[in-house]
Amino acid sequence: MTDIQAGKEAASAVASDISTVPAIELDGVVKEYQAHGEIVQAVKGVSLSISEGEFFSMLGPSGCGKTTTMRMIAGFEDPTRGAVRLHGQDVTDVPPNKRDVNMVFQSYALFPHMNVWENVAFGLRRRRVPDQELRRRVGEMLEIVDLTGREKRRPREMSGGQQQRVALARALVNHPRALLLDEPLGALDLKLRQAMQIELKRIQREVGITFVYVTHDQNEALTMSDRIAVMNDGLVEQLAGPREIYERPATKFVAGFIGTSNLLAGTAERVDGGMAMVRLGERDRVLVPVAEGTGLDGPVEVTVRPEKIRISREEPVADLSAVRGTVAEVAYLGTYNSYAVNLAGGAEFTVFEQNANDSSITAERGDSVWLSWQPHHSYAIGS
Ligand SMILES: Nc1ncnc2c1ncn2[C@@H]1O[C@H](COP(=O)(O)OP(=O)(O)OP(=O)(O)O)[C@@H](O)[C@H]1O
Repeated sequence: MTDIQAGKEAASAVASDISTVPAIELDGVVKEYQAHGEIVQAVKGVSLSISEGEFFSMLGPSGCGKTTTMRMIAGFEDPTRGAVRLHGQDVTDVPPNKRDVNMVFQSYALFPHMNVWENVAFGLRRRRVPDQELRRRVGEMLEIVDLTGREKRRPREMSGGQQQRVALARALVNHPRALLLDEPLGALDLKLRQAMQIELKRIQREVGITFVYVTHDQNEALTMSDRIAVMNDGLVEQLAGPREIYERPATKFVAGFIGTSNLLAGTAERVDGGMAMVRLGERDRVLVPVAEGTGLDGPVEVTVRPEKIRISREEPVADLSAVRGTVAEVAYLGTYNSYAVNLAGGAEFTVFEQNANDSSITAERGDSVWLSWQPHHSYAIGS
């Protein structure tokens, strides 16, 4: 049995024993900085808990507090208020090198004068791990990151993606209980980044270690994560799985930040059995699901994703939600057509139409059209 397998078995034995103890917990964490005599609140009160073996992402725009939150987990920053717990133990005052976590940065930070093998072996050597064990662990880790045969290369002789794999191997070879990754793919071009996203997910599954991943790239977070915390202005706006974040955004910010979203202002007239009747302007009324327990009344925003909408010249069947508009722009994008449609009430909607069979365009610029969707493909957010 390899160390990794043994580690995984031990972890799952532990998990079944104390499965209720999360790998990482943040409890009302606040971080304030003094800058030019002013207090900046980078993190305004974050509470969350990450399970053992989870791929957890923190996603949000620049300056929302992701990195600061991550650095408090690692111990590089002290929270102004609140507590950090790792595997049930309060580590708020424990220095970074005494926490069982490792961090991987965008800049790799490899030693340029050492070859791949030496870079990966560095931490184990420093801890005086016996030679035989060191060789086995480094070899095993290079195999996992798919770099076997490249042991003798120097970092400058490798591509960005390969260097990032070395950085990963170097962090993972220490068998930390959690790995913190701060925009680790930020320096790579799009194609390589996409390939590495799939690789990273595979590696995480293989080693079974908790990954906490910071990114401002929504596709990256959606592709890899078990759960995502969407952050805005120092707070978590929504914490859920990728599908829920995309299909059921909890706030207007999340709806706008993840993917392309259409927002339509309306008034909820009644809520019944999880569905709201929402009045849009003078004429239209649509049925919209609402989150359980939210008593929406008054102003709401209805959100529908562009790929869920059907564009047609004829009035759609009665049980669909439908609005009328005028086509402002049409773009042919190969796999799909994209329409910008101005609605009667003033909103602008984006509609994606898959080019599944032929590439015919349903409507041209200036055409009057109907946009329709299944009620369960829309969602009401309080505004
Ligand atoms: N050492 C510091 N002193 C003063 N202000 C800081 C410090 N570090 C961060 N901040 C501020 O705290 C806020 C959050 O920063 P943070 O780096 O956590 O954001 P982020 O979401 O990781 O952004 P990015 O994606 O750009 O790295 C920002 O407004 C930033 O300017």
